[in-house]
Amino acid sequence: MSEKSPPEKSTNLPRRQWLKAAGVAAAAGGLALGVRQANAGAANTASTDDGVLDVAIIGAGLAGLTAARDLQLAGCNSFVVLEARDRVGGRTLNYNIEGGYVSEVGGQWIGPGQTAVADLARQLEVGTFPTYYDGKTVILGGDGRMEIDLKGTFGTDEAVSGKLSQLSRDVPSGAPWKSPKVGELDKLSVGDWLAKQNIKPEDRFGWNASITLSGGAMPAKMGLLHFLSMINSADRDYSQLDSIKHSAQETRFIGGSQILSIKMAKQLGDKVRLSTPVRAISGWDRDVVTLQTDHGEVRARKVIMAIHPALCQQVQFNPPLPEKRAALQRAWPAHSPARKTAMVYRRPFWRDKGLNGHIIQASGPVIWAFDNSPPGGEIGVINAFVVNAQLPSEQDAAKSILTELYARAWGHEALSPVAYHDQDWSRGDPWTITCVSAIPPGFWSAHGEALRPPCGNLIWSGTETAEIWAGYMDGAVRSGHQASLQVLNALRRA
Ligand SMILES: Cc1cc2nc3c(=O)[nH]c(=O)nc-3n(C[C@H](O)[C@H](O)[C@H](O)COP(=O)(O)OP(=O)(O)OC[C@H]3O[C@@H](n4cnc5c(N)ncnc54)[C@H](O)[C@@H]3O)c2cc1C
Repeated sequence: MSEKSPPEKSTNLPRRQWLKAAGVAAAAGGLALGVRQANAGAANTASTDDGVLDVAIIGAGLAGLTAARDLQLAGCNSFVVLEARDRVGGRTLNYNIEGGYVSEVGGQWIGPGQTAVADLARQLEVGTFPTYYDGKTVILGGDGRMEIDLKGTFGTDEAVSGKLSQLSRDVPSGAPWKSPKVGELDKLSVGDWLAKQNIKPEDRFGWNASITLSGGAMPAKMGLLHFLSMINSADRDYSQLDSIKHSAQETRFIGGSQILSIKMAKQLGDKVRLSTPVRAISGWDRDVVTLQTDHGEVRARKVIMAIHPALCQQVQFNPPLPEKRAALQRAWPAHSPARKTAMVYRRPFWRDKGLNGHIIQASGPVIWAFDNSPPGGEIGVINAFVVNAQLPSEQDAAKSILTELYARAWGHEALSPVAYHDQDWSRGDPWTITCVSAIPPGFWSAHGEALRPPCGNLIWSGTETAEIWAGYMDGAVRSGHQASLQVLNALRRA
């Protein structure tokens, strides 16, 4: 990785040669496998005889880096990754703890069906381990405290979740707006729908926690059609979305999820330019697109936009984007992102008491606290998703409120943490506008068709564009593969 912008290379090596080879691999449907063979016979560097790169990728999150890695594996070397931040990984971020341990304060879990990110991890030789959930969860409500063995679930009612799973069959994950029931389903929020399910008042907070964690917003703000498309991704089974066991929160990465991006960036070397936000894009409808960055201009034939749709709004386009695409970007919810905390203890002492380190709080700052210790439990780490408005932003005050709450749950040992990290994604920098997109009712009906079609030489990528597991790390990786294929095919035809 470099922070400076090296001049674009100008060579006369046979670009056509790798394009042809890569096209064969892409057509065979197995880019990651096929390109290794392509690479062997193809030239290592593509032609940029006019100072114009073949591809510029915006964003060094999982999507952008996966796309870049695929291009490199395909033998295409005429590309650059432009990243606004001074680090890679985007919405994945490791908090480094003394002793070489990490705890993730962004995206962290994967689960069944998330094969793209799992494959990537295998290729990068990143190991995985199971999320810890053995023992009882503590439920806190008012002054009350209860211990319950949820057996790796959130305890949501099986009859109601079964109905959601059933309804999701009619809502294609990658194109919810194509559901035959779009008119009926996209009118409602998940909250509207739940209100008709006779859920007991004492069970409502469990549903609120489950949906807020999976979808990024309270049920009242989440479109039913969108939520059903998420369940459709999870093999049309709500329990594969919201639980730990056999579900999307089942597995963690050794070394933390950001390690995937760090490893990819290392392989890409100085093709990744940090601290280089793209501010403006002009000529996207012409053969050569010009990108204005804080470190000068970059020109490229194709541009992969591997950033959140709402962040595309911060880029100035000349000419303006077609109205349908512009409207999608304007309307995309860009609410305050999540806040995730990590409290570090010498040991996971709660495990000795038969507790799993999980807390669900009925009303209060903690939505869900969970054991995020390293694989061997050498130290104890409790991470928590918290309600920003209910926890002071001042870190010492926040830490003190949380330790007292943890002491209520697990005893006085909780009052003596050795470290604390507080990651409020709405502060620090403007590059995370939302964590997972909570799409409101009506959005997909109005804007869905504008999600993926390229605009001129701009190819839309990033997890939000994935056909399955959109919003997840897996979706990001899938969207990166998809974008690199689109680019390789387009360049081949050019
Ligand atoms: C708190 C939290 C918890 C989550 N939990 C999970 C989880 O457990 N499991 C899971 O699968 N997913 C989870 N997610 C979601 C997951 O992290 C994301 O889906 C995934 O990382 C998105 O990858 P991406 O590459 O599409 O986008 P990003 O990671 O957002 O990457 C986009 C990159 O583009 C950069 N950028 C933006 N604008 C510009 C610009 N103009 N110029 C240059 N660069 C720009 C950004 O800085 C960023 O690095 C969570 C996210 C958060 C924040």
